[in-house]
Amino acid sequence: MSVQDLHLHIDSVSKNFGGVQALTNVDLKIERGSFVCLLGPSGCGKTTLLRIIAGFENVDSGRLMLDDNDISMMPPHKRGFGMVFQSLALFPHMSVAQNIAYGLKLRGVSASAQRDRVDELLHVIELPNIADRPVSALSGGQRQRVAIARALAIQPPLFLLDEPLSALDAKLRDNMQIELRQLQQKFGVTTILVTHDQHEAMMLADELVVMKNGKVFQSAPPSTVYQRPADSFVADFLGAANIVSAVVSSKGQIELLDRNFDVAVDHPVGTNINVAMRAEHIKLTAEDQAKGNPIGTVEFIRDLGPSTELVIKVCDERLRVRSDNATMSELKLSQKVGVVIDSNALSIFRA
Ligand SMILES: Nc1ncnc2c1ncn2[C@@H]1O[C@H](COP(=O)(O)OP(=O)(O)OP(=O)(O)O)[C@@H](O)[C@H]1O
Repeated sequence: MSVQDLHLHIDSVSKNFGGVQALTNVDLKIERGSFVCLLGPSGCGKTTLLRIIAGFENVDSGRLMLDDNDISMMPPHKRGFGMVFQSLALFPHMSVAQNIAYGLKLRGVSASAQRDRVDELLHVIELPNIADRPVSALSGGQRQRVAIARALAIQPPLFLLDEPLSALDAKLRDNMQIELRQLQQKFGVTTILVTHDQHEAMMLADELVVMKNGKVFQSAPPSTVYQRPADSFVADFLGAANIVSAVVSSKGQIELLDRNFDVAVDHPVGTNINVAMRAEHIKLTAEDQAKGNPIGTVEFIRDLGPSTELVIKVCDERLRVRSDNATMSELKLSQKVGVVIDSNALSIFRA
């Protein structure tokens, strides 16, 4: 990333709350105009990091650089970032237009300029005719869009969102993810969103930041995090990965499920390793067509409509397998199958 593209540098930030280490040396470089998702299990420090960026918490050590300015000690209102939280916090007694114009009014923007900006934003969020409606009369999705418009009315340098979609039902949430991404691209605003929903993070992010215990475990585009997870925690957290123990059996080979696989591996012969493999990277064959691949037993089958999810027991390991192959749904419990593993799609970590 060039110096001009670097928008926010979270520079070795640590935070402790009375003995609880919420963040340890978090270092992230956020590119201008990008959509960054902070993802991780409950208590990993996502909200603390977002609150530090917003200015609601101070850092214990490290600093925040916005372009060339150290904003670590700047109060939240001076940072002027746009924010949307789960509660949305729209003013229920005000109209849509009054809600959107709120930040502009506080900044002394003239009434006519406020009206123009509100009209412009209502067009962008594709709700041009609701300016005079009370927010209490809007649907969940409409409120969401109004909250986004309100946050972006002041043209903030950063747009911060904390689980903004988690109160919505599943279908509306899916739609809003697409809308949120499209709106962010229209505005071109650097955006940081906190979520514990890996699907949501994969849908939205240019850059996915996976956190655990106050530390960043991996920061990369979603496809990289999915295909090349930095360790077994990331592999497991992001989608249904099977983590199986194995050993480096010879140079360029690992012993996995009692078979040898050719894999590029740097660790010395004899090293115990963990191998992560995605459910969709395992194929099943009839037992008599296994061609030297491991044989397993079908323990669980669930037809999910477009795909089938199975659990196959192989050498004391239980592997989750997912396939859109229609014949998978014809398999029966306790049936023996050949288990074909795509060795190019394996991720390997020292145990
Ligand atoms: N004000 C506070 N005082 C004391 N401890 C806090 C405070 N805020 C956060 N913590 C602790 O810091 C850790 C990180 O919390 P944080 O809310 O940032 O996690 P999170 O990843 O956002 O979790 P969740 O997804 O559950 O919201 C937790 O152990 C939490 O209990």
